[in-house]
Amino acid sequence: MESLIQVRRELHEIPELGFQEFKTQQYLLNKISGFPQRFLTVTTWKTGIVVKIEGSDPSKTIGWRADIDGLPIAEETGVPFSSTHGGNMHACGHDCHMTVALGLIQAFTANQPKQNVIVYFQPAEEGPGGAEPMLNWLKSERPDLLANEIYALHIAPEYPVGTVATRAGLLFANTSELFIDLKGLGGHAAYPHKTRDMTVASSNLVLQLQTIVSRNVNPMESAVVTIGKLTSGTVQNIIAENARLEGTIRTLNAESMAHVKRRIEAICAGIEASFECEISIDYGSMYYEVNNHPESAKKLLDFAKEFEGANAYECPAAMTGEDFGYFLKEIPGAMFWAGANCDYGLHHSKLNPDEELLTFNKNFVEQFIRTL
Ligand SMILES: CC(=O)N[C@@H](CCC[C@H](N)C(=O)O)C(=O)O
Repeated sequence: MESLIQVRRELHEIPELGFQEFKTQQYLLNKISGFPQRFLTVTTWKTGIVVKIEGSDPSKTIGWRADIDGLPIAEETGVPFSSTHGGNMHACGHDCHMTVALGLIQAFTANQPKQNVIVYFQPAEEGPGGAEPMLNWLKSERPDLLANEIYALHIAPEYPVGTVATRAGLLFANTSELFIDLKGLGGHAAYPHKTRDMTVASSNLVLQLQTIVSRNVNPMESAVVTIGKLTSGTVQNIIAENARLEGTIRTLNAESMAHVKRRIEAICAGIEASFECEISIDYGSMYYEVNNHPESAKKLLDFAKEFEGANAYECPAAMTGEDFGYFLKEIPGAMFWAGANCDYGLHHSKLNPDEELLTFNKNFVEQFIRTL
């Protein structure tokens, strides 16, 4: 295989959205077919891939998960290997996650590990969620491909390369997508009294939704209600008949999630009454929290403390979501933030991680897995 940097750049050029990762899957399969095949079994599931490497003297199977989808963001990094799929970008580091995973397979096929290792290339992490259906398929059809212990990383732009940041217990939030459709009555811009204007209704709704966290959630707990997209109307001199809000809810437990949803429904009922409109709410996909198993998180942090160039950091929980949480619901393990040293954050059109992270994390994870 060419260098990890080259691989990451080639993957960066072809970002695809959840469950449409056809070129990505083919790219990964081509690379995997170039490695020595003697310990390998390769299985595909939808646009995902499961790669098993037989251990030399296994007492267990260690899982490593990499997510493979991109985001609907128009790239603005200006790098020569920018996305060739206009409007889509690897703006959450999944190109790096895949590259580290390929590097691991290359290392383990060159030098067989003691334990069995299974690498899961999982589709659709950004949405609608690939982990839960992939696990359901594994449990029902391929229990032989289930690991006994599982790990994953996520790049963290705010930390220097070499940072291994994690914690025992809750690392990432519960999430729920949020889609709200409003229907009123459109008409001529000069006759507002004959219409029911959904631009005005939806604007009020956005503002009222922002009171949930400040007024309804216990200040000693945490929650996020973000509306990332608001669309309404068609042209400047027509009053909007329809509007749509798209957002996400984040909480640290299931009870808070239910409470936030009850408040969203009550506020929508109020908007329906006050603006004489009809509202429908769709919660889209939901992700279970990422809850690190204490022993696995400790193993990672202890290993990082001894690993040259690593900086072990016991970090606070974040409101990020990750469907890796479904793996951790079934299998003991942990996720960590891997420093990527970049001025722009995740989901930004200028995210440009420091590629030093690729070799560092490939080596770190390879050596960590060899200790298990
Ligand atoms: C690591 C990361 O950024 N994950 C995403 C997961 C999104 C889940 C879902 N589509 C939602 O928006 O609720 C994140 O936005 O945290």
